[in-house]
Amino acid sequence: MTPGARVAAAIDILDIHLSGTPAEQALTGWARGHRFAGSKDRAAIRDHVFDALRRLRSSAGLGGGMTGRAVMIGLLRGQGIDPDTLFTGVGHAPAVLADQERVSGGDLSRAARLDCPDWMLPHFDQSLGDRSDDVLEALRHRAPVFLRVNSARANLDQAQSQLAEDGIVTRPHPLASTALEVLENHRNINSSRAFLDGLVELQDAASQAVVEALQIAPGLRVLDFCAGGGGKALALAALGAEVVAHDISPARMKDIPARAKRAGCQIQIATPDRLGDFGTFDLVFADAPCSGSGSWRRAPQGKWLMTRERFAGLLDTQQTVLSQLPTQTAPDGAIAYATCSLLDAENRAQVNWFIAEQSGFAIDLEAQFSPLDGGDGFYVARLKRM
Ligand SMILES: C[S@@+](CC[C@H](N)C(=O)[O-])C[C@H]1O[C@@H](n2cnc3c(N)ncnc32)[C@H](O)[C@@H]1O
Repeated sequence: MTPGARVAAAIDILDIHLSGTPAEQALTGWARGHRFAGSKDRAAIRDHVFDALRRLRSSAGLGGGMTGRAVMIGLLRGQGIDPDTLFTGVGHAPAVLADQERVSGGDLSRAARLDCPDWMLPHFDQSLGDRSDDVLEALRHRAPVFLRVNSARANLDQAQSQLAEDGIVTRPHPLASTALEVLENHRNINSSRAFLDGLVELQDAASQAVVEALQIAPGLRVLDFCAGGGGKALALAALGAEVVAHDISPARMKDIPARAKRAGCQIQIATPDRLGDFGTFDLVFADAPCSGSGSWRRAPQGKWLMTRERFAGLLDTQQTVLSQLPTQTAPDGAIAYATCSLLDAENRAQVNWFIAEQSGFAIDLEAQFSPLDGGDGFYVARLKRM
């Protein structure tokens, strides 16, 4: 496909997405209907679509409307590319710009320029102060790809060598001692020997740093209360913790047994009705549902789907989760609360709420990571009984 034809495909996919279909589904549907498109075409089209979603508001502003075509025109303008070079009407490229499209766009508000919903901007400003613009700007760019080296299977050097045999070039990243940043050929990871043999897992570097911050001693009994697909549970188990994974939606944990087998570690699964059978834990870890504001580079749709009402609902859920943790915690145990959010309302404010509700707990460790550190935005606080 020509570069112009790829832009035309991205326009079609964006139109399907903007009429209500999730972006991944729109991409898959397009690929099914266009089997002639090679893997390089599909990857390039996917990049256009996700670049546009990260910058949806500014692109619509610069392109003159919230349609796939206007958004792609605006995206190119925002990237300093003249849309006329791709909107040629030749072959499968999009039609030449109309006069009206040439004059569209204009001054953008600060929130539009930073691709932030208006109501969300005060949350960023209050949480990040003078770093707010830089962090929001970082969220407009693609995220690096990170791997976690499974220390139960390999050290960093061994993992790097094995990955290099499949052409995957990496370098260690300072955010976590287990983190490798992928520099080349990240699309080969899932089929690489290192991945299939459990030497590495795809995991953001800040996500790894959160687990590392908890200073897990081998043999520690840990409950991963919001285990989801098990990313943190696997990282905890790799450090020698005895991990029990739990989630309000057990179906979300379905892949954990296979992932644990590949990693060569043991993770027990507790469904909500059986959690009582497992006793109490040295550490109860809750990676709570959140706005995902720290990972909007990877999942940019979340930024535009979030509303004040949904945000308020998430704050309630976080408090529900927090209030369930003490009964699972041993008398001399600790609670760890984490989110992939950059916003105080979901982080320190929730921890303060918990401390006020459940007297007897105090923060003994706290860390906040932002995309300016290299990985996603993440928060973690550990609370101990005083
Ligand atoms: C941020 S995700 C967890 C991601 C996971 N820890 C990982 O590293 O891959 C949050 C999870 O919390 C679960 N959850 C939501 N409300 C819950 C509740 N009240 N109790 C337990 N889990 C809950 C959701 O089903 C979701 O899987």
